[in-house]
Amino acid sequence: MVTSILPLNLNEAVVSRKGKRLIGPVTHEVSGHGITIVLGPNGAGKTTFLRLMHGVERVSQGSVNWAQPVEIAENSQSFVFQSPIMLRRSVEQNLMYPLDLCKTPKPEAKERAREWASRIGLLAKLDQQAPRLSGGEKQKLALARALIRRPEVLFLDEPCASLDGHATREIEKILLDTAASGTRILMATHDLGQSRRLATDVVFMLSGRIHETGPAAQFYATPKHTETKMFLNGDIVE
Ligand SMILES: Nc1ncnc2c1ncn2[C@@H]1O[C@H](COP(=O)(O)OP(=O)(O)OP(=O)(O)O)[C@@H](O)[C@H]1O
Repeated sequence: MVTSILPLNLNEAVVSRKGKRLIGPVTHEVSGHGITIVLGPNGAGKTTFLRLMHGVERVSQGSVNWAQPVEIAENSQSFVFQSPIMLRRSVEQNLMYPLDLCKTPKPEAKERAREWASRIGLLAKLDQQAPRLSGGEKQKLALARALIRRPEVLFLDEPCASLDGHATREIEKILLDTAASGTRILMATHDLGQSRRLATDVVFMLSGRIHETGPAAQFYATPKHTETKMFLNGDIVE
């Protein structure tokens, strides 16, 4: 049986840089299933919060702990950035790269690359150089590359920020299917519509702290705090 890396526990976690507190203190548990949407205005700390959970941002105080040792946790999670980073190689080689790193036999890696290329509508472009794809295609490829090793947890930072409606819909469908198949997703956005379409639960951030959190239906229907209500009404919250 594969042992889960969840829950992830943040206990009074703080991120500071040059004496300035960017995040925290934050106490939060990530467990269960589905999609957590990290919402909040610009500069609220969404990106830093995701990076902290993913382990690329060092905790200055407090702690961030997975249920498994960090070497195991690191190998069971992926991160998709707002601007996808493409290797200057073909679509197929981009997809195979994470599998090569964990020494997956080549025929199996090729097969899985084909499956994912088909799933994201890029089968006909397997041999094309990835940097020459459109923005939406690049983002789908980045997502497929993050998912090809079947991570237990997937982080995404505003993956649809510069995409049109069609590409956004395609990405959202992959995310919903991925969550339904058991991958736990945490995703930052300031797009309320996207949050309503995807969220199982919501973490609303303000000034580097979790201002309000809860199951999506409850969060939207009965927000507790004034700033949350303002944000949901489209007012400017800082
Ligand atoms: N490398 C850094 N050095 C110093 N301050 C930083 C650094 N990165 C981010 N910050 C600051 O930390 C705070 C949180 O930034 P962060 O990018 O996490 O917010 P965000 O909610 O993701 O914003 P946005 O929606 O604009 O991407 C901001 O005040 C930002 O200016």
